[in-house]
Amino acid sequence: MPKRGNIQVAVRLRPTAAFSEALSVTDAGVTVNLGHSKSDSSSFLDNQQKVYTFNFDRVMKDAPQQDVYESCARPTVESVVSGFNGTVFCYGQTGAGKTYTMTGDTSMSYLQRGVVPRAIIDLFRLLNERPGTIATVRVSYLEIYNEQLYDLLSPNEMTGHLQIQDDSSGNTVVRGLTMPVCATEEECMHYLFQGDTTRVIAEHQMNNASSRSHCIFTIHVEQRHNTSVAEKVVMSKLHLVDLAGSERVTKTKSDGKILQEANYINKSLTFLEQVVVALSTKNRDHIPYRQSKLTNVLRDSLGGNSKTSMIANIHGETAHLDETVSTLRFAERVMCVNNHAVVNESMDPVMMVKKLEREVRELKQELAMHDAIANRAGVNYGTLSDDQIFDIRQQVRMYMAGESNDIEIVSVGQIKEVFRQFKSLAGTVTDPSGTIDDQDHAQEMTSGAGKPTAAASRPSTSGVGNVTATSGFSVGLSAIASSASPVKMKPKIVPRVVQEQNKDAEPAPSKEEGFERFCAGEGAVMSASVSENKAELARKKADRRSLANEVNDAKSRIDTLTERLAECSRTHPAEEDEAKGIVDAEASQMTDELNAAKNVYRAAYDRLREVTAEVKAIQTLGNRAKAQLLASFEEWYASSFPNTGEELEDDGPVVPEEGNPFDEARKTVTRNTLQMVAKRRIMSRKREL
Ligand SMILES: Nc1ncnc2c1ncn2[C@@H]1O[C@H](COP(=O)(O)OP(=O)(O)OP(=O)(O)O)[C@@H](O)[C@H]1O
Repeated sequence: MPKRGNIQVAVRLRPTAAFSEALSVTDAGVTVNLGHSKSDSSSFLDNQQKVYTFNFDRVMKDAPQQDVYESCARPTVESVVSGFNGTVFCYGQTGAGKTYTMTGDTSMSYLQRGVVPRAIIDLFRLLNERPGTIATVRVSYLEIYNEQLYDLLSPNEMTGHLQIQDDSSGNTVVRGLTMPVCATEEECMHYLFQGDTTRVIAEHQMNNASSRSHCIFTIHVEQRHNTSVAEKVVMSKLHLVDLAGSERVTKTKSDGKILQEANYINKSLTFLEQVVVALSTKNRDHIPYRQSKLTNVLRDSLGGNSKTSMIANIHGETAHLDETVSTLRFAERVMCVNNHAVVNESMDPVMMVKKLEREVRELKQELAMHDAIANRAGVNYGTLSDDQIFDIRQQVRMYMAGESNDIEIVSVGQIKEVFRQFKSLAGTVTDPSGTIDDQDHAQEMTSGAGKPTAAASRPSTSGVGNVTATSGFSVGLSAIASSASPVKMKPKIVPRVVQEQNKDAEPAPSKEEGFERFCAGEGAVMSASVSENKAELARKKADRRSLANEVNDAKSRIDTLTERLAECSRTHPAEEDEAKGIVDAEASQMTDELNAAKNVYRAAYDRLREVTAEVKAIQTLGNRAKAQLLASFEEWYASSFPNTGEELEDDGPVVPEEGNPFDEARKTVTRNTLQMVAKRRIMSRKREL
């Protein structure tokens, strides 16, 4: 006999007044002995072997229902509550007491209830005793009759066309099986009784209430912590299986439909035996689960992820001794099967997404706070908009053309885009030195005024976006300097006061004069950018006009040709032409022209849409560049000529009341710019007067 597995096997003897003398239970209720008796005429014993001995985990003779549940099913129910899958199944010949064991006979007394109702009550009690856990219980009731799957809880007429499938985790599932949620044990009982009444019962010679099908009542349990954010979910299921009788066809004296049923039952039980034999045979790599619906559905229960317990029901009467031997042999085989049960814990994808979204939100808030502290405004850490990409492209272009020494960098996304733009522009713009080295540019970009610093040129172990212990959030090569100074590298406006510290103080120019001076000097790059933007906008607007004309021309051509074609078909009906075999060359040419006009229209229209979007983007950027130029000028003017009478009235720093400090900073810049523009207008009006 192969090594002992871990499926629990118990034998239950059906009570009888005519107990065979050949059958005895010994050894503290774990051994069944079968030997010769003078009165036995049974064929099961050969002359070679006098006594058969079978050892099990438990042998129950005259055991009350409560004891059977406690010893054979309760530990499995407890495992299911702990997150394991569990199976309790009854096997044995017809009339040996399988249904009595699983369902019970409550028509006589409540004490006669079987494993299933007791398991339901126990399961709900145990789940309710778990504080901090929310459990959802669903039930399903599947019947396998003549190798067809039937849904005993389906509100529709049973069709028998359910299919077995493997889900994404490799578990076997029955697609389309009804699985109602049960909030209480009463609801669960209700579904059990509903399924029982639907079950196929056929007249049978041996047992006129014999079940001619395999029935699997499954309780599916889903448990999670009772916090709304718990993403961990434990899913387990308890299969409670009442198999059809394992008697031989010959003995039942069946014919017709009953014979066909018996054949199916025998076949599926033979396959079950084959699976059990394969599982208990050493080094057997193929287990023939797919041979029958029963073994396929129960693949987890035998040799899989389940804590399984089997009750072998036997008759104690002499007439049934041969069937009893075959049941006991099968039960002994099952004892050698090894299952591999694990707690079925997984991550709820919906909850995971919610958790990650929450983390992203919090990190964004954190970044906004860092930006506010570092006095950076308007940084977008999300996906770059078309405007932003266009802006970066312009900056890279200016940098590569030598018109600017710096590129404004405020986020990792922007750095990536800068490199992308370098790559894309590398083929179109000729660098004065002839080559473009991304690494050099990266160093310049991250080092401030266009020259690599020692820190930036040092090899860095921290990558883009890494969080380091010493410097916090690192952005590529600038990691070492990043915590002290923000990565944003605006062209530096060095106040004239500082530049010319040792010179005599010069009288403050008017704002207009100052502005011109600023645009010619420190603000030259920004001013050039504004002018270039203006020129680019004019070019794009011209393109847009010409494309609009192209679209309109194509449209009128399409209209004319369509009208002419309609006219042509009115004057030469198609049937007539066909009948005469005349090919209308003119119509054919018009059709070609119409198609060509449509192609022109589509291409021009698509291009027009693109150019319109570009115009919009350039306008937005232009406005932004202007605002930036004015704000920088204001900053320069205030620091270069601190005692000027033209100082703009400042009503003090804006103290953010609530909300995003980031937005408040942006508002301050915008307000100062608007004030300056207003003041300039008033002054020019004064001069006119
Ligand atoms: N341990 C028992 N105590 C009292 N009555 C029992 C016991 N076992 C079985 N019976 C009775 O024996 C009869 C047949 O039992 P049961 O229907 O459970 O057999 P079965 O194995 O399910 O048969 P089938 O495979 O044909 O469905 C029933 O009337 C049942 O009440």
